[in-house]
Amino acid sequence: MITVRDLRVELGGRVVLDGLDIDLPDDGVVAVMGPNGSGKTTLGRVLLGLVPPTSGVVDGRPARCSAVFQEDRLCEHLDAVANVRLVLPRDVSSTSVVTALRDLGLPADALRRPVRALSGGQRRRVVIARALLPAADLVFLDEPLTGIDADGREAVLAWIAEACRGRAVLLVTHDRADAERLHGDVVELAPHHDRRALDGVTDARL
Ligand SMILES: Nc1ncnc2c1ncn2[C@@H]1O[C@H](COP(=O)(O)OP(=O)(O)OP(=O)(O)O)[C@@H](O)[C@H]1O
Repeated sequence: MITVRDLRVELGGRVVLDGLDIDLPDDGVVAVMGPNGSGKTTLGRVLLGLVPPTSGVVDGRPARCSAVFQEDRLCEHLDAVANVRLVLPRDVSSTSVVTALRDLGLPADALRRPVRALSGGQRRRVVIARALLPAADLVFLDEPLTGIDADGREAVLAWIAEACRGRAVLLVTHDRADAERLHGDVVELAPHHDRRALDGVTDARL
């Protein structure tokens, strides 16, 4: 279990998260919802160890983590299979990567092209495979379905659901149906304008 207690994060002189308590089971999905700017990505970055808490406690964070960020962060000159293989042990075969990408709905002719030549939804499938094929114990999924078309959505969600089994998963989504599909416990973050600016300047003056 990863436990977050009384988490406060200040960034750029503003309070982004304050007094936040969350339990993230080792085998289960917690879906974080809330308006733009409410601190969902920041929470994920704290769990990944990329942002230090200003105060509060994060306990039980595993060493092996992976993520789907809002940005794809792919190696643009490498093809889809090579992008995923980069994060896997050498003895993992390309066949298993190809199978995963095909199951996610990537067309056969997209597997071996540089990812800079793929569409947004095709690239997103590569990003999802890259995050979930490695043996990570904590997975942060920040709006993973962005750009996936309506017809492909269920196949991608089914693949993610299967791949998430046995892991701690923090999902950021604006779609409650996605949270339910992944059996996520929903945590709602309050709107950012509820929070105080650190220097005492009111939000109305900023
Ligand atoms: N590096 C930073 N420096 C200063 N402020 C930051 C930084 N990163 C994020 N913020 C601020 O923290 C707040 C929360 O940002 P965050 O990206 O966590 O929100 P979010 O809930 O994920 O939003 P969205 O739904 O738009 O993705 C925002 O007001 C943002 O401007």
